[in-house]
Formats: sequence, structure tokens, C-alpha cells
Amino acid sequence: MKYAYATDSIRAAEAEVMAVVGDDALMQQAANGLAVECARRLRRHRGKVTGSRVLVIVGPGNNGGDGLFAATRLARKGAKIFLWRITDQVHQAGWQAATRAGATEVDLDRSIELMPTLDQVIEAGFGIGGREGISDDLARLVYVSRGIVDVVAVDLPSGLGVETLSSDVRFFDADATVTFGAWKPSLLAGPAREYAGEVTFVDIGLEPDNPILEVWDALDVAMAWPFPTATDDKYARGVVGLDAGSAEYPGAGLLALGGAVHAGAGMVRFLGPVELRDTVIAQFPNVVHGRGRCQALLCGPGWGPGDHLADRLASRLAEGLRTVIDADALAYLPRDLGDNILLTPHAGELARLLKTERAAVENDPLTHVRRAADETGATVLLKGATQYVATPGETCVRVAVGGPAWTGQAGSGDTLAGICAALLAAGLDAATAAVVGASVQAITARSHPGPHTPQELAARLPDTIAELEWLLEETP
Ligand SMILES: NC(=O)C1=CN([C@@H]2O[C@H](COP(=O)(O)OP(=O)(O)OC[C@H]3O[C@@H](n4cnc5c(N)ncnc54)[C@H](OP(=O)(O)O)[C@@H]3O)[C@@H](O)[C@H]2O)[C@@H](O)CC1
Ligand SMILES: [K+]
Repeated sequence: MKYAYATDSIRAAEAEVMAVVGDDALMQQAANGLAVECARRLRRHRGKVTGSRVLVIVGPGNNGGDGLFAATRLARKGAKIFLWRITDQVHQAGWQAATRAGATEVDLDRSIELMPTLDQVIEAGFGIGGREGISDDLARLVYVSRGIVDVVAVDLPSGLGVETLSSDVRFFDADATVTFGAWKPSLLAGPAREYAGEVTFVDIGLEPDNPILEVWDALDVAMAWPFPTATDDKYARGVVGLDAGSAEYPGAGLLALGGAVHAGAGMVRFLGPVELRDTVIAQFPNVVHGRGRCQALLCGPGWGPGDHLADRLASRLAEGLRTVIDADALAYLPRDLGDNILLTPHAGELARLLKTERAAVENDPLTHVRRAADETGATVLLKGATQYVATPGETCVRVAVGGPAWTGQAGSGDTLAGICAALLAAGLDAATAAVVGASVQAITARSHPGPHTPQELAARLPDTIAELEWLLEETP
């Protein structure tokens, strides 16, 4: 699991360490880590550091200072360093060290001219003190550097927000980012992550508190998966009731059933319309029909428009079970749901829930998924290319393992809702069921590259679950 922090927490952790070791020591550690990675990349690209040509984009604050001290180290190893300062203000000690080591100042036009002759650009414009977006001058440098020179961003690409995860502004497009002391959320999740390139973490001894993002990996999923023990019967593994599908949309019901069955539910009950029973039996003879004991429910996939849907949802919720509410049922939410209720909207459904625009959700998923959890009182899984889980009253948002681009297709959400319902029935709390369910679907899609249908991927969930069990056994 990786944790990412807001700027305030990172600054507080820096202050604690600086009070003991001094600010210069911290910056030297950061610069050293940066220089090591820049040198490694130069060696990879051209065999050696000596004789390489590096432009440093120097911002006015400590981010610029990191870049200057790293460049000083590269200059001492024989690199030819050029410095372009964004404003007159620079980190004085860093500037002196770099120029004393032989670095040459150049203006913007010369920087652009030099670009095809360079081996690397160290982008030390702005770090956690930066505002979102970049000036036209910086945008010109992004344009001329893209694809022709190795761009290494310092701490995070300039222009990128630390916490909003937005890609709606202009920022540097880096091949690599060297980040210090704490993960920044935009380096781990959301559309912005794509622009940071290969990220290296340099430990400078910070111990920040209050993460705002918890990013899961396959081992975390394996550790949370409810593997049955030898004595577990179907009730211990969990009975899940699925109220899904309609005469108009039978497919959504079948896809949800596929998710629940293949995720290993002890028993699946179909609570959808009677007219679908033959179709369901033809595909899933192990599914039981009609009312009976359940440990978790799923409502919504394939309901379509209809009358009395609010009453239908209310009567299901009255059973007091852990429940996944998906798709059409999301339009009929009562007030004050509990955190054992899991809502699984995509960006468009979340936008409707919050009476905002889809673009607003896509540009700032963290704020919106948290708001949805707080306003509804339920746990919320925001589906999409990156999948977020928020619990009411909690700032920290969980992020599921990411899938390939192929995952975005009609029907994936129905399958995912079925998987989550099976995990709720097995006893996982709603937030864990959501992050584990979204992750297992993504891992399955990654293991089977190409455009597989949601039902094909659902049928391959057992392979992934077996691999997770194996991973757990192999990990000391
Ligand atoms: N603290 C530590 O011990 C350590 C910190 N470390 C490093 O320090 C970095 C944080 O440094 P920092 O606080 O000096 O902020 P930084 O990101 O350099 O920028 C602030 C300056 O930029 C300006 N500015 C911002 N956006 C702008 C824009 N769009 N266009 C124009 N100007 C803009 C802003 O102006 P202002 O907002 O004040 O008007 C201010 O002058 C951190 O990311 C890491 O790299 C490491 O060395 C480890 C130890
Ligand atoms: K930067």
C-alpha cells in the first residue's frame, strides 16, 4: 500500500525533520537522490555522465534549489549544465554552487535552440509550492522538449496540482519524476498521473500524518480476500441476493450474476423478475431463485426506467443487510444511508447524484467522491479508469489497483457490482469490498490483455483469485 499526503501534512513533516537536521541537510539529501537518478538515466541514454548536456529549468523556490544542487553534482561529474531561470528570484546558495561548478546561464530563446542538442532537462520549476498551470514561456519549453529529450521533473511536474488530480490545466509532461519524502496524490492516481512518467521515491526521513490517499496493490488485495477455510459452508462464504435485470435489460442482471458467482459467493439468489428465471437457469444452474436467507444484496443493474423503483429499493433496504446500490437504483436513494451501503456510480451517475457536471467529477474525483460519501452517509465507489472509494466522514480515499484501458466498456460495472455484493456477503466491510472488488476485476483484465467482454473476464476471476492465494502463500 502506498499513502499520499496533502501539502500541509508534507510541510509539517518537513518542519519536524528540519528542526533537527536543518533545512540545508534536507535539501542536500533530496538533491543527492535527484542527481543519482539523473545520472542513472544519462548513463542509460548515452553511456556516461561526462560530456552530457543538461538544461535546468530553475524556479524561484526550493524546488529550483533541489535542481541547482543536483546539477552541481552532475557538473562535478563532467556534465555541461545550462541554467534557465523562470524569474529573477532563485535559491541563492544553489545558484552560486551550480555556477561555481561551471553551469552557464541561458535565456529562453537559447534554451529552445539548445533543445535538440541536450541529453536531459531537469524541470525544477515548482514543487509543492506551485500553483496549478504554467506560463506561456514554460509551455513553449514543454512543446519543444516533448519526445526529443529526457525530461526529469523534480518532486512533481510543474503545473500539476498536488491534490486535485486534474489534467485540465497545462503542465510539464515528464519522462520521469523524482519525488522526495512523501508521495503526492497526483503522482499516484487520476489523469494527472500519466504525465509524471517513471516515478522514483527518495526517502528523506519524513513521517507525515493523515494520508489523503491509500493506493492498493495486488498483495493488499490478496491479504484482504476472504479465502474460505476447510470448514466453511455456503453461509460462511456468503449468500448474496441480486435484484437485477428486467425484461428490457436482462443482460445487466446476467452480468451481475456472473460477477457474484465467479467471485466465489457461497450461494447466489436471483431476486429479479420472474420472467428472467429461465434465461438465468440456462446460464447459471447453480443460482437459486426467490426469497430466502441472504447476507448481502445488490440492487439496480438493468432495472431500467419504471414505476415504484423508489419503493422497490426502500423495501430491499428495509431488510437491513449490507447492500450494493448500482446503476438505475442510484436515482432513488433515500436519505441517511449507512456506511454498510455501497454506492457504485460512474462519473456521470456521481455527477447526477451531486447535481454537478461530469467534467467536474472527472477533474477532481477526490473531492467529489468524498462529498458523495458525506452527503449520502454511504460508502461510495467511483468507477472509471482510476477507481476511488470514500467512506463518510473520512478524508482518506482508497484507490483500487488500476486496469488496462480495455476495462472501460458497457457491462463492466454490472459485473463489478456483483463481485462487490459477493464480497459483502462474505463479511468484508463496504469500503474493503469495494476496493478489493474493483482491484480483482482490474487485475483479471491486466492478466488477459485485449478486448475481452465483461462476461469473459468474469469467468476468469477464479484464475485471478487462485493467483492471489498463491501470492499470499509465496509472500513471507
Ligand atoms: N521544505 C524542505 O525542507 C524541502 C523542500 N524540498 C523542495 O522544495 C519544494 C517546495 O519548495 P517551496 O515551498 O519553496 O515551493 P516551490 O514549489 O519551489 O515554489 C514556490 C515558489 O514558486 C512561485 N510559484 C508557484 N507557482 C507559480 C506559478 N505557476 N508561476 C509563477 N510562480 C509560481 C511561488 O510564488 P508565490 O506563490 O509565493 O507567489 C514561490 O515563489 C518541494 O516541492 C521540494 O522540491 C526538498 O528540497 C526537500 C526539503
Ligand atoms: K518541478
